Amino acid sequence: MPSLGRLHLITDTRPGRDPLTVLRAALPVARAELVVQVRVEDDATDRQAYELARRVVALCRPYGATCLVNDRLHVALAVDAAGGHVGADDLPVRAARRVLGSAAVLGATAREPGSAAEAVAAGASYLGVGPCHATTTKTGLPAPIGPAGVRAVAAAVDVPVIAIGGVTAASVPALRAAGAYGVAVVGALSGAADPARATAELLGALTC
Ligand SMILES: Cc1ncc(COP(=O)(O)OP(=O)(O)O)c(N)n1
Ligand SMILES: Cc1ncsc1CCOP(=O)(O)O
Ligand SMILES: [Mg+2]
Repeated sequence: MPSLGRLHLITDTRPGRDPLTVLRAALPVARAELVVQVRVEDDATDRQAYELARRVVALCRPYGATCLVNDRLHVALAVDAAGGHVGADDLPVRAARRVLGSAAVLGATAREPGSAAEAVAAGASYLGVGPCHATTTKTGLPAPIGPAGVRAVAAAVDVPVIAIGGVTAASVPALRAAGAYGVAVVGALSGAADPARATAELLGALTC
């Protein structure tokens, strides 16, 4: 299984956003520390997801960065991505593992120790844990769990914990201290005036 990067950039495909421009800025800075998760809106077609994922895989390859696909595992397979990420509304983790195969990277969403351990037992190779802090990027989320919630999950599993939800460079040290291996962000990069600089700041906070 490929080693996992610490900085996960989730594509922002909301209207008016330009995920590939953000990615082109982040890649030369983060290189193999970057994991790009292709996440499209629920009403996007499979063809749209496929075209975006195909471009992301091609952009990542020269830098040794990893591409994962959110939810749509058939798209992950079709573009030869390194793996995928599933949550409560997606394929169960064990089924996702069967689809992707034993060598793939498979992330699962968890917010408390019990379901986290179950996801790992079912085949998750990392966990996306959160929301850690308030976010406006996704609606309908439960209350933030904060660094203490991350700590509880990290103590219960032996796979990398990727903290997600309202993460900024300023919040990274507390999440790392709580046991997070890395972080996943949308707004911290997509909304940055200078995404290359924001990438460097996040990486600096992750690796110090
Ligand atoms: C790294 C990471 N963690 C959590 C999620 C959320 O996945 P999910 O709960 O399936 O919600 P959607 O992203 O599909 O709306 C994630 N995508 N990545
Ligand atoms: C997809 C997802 N799942 C939990 S929070 C979130 C969005 C995170 O976006 P941001 O980094 O802008 O808070
Ligand atoms: Mg999902």
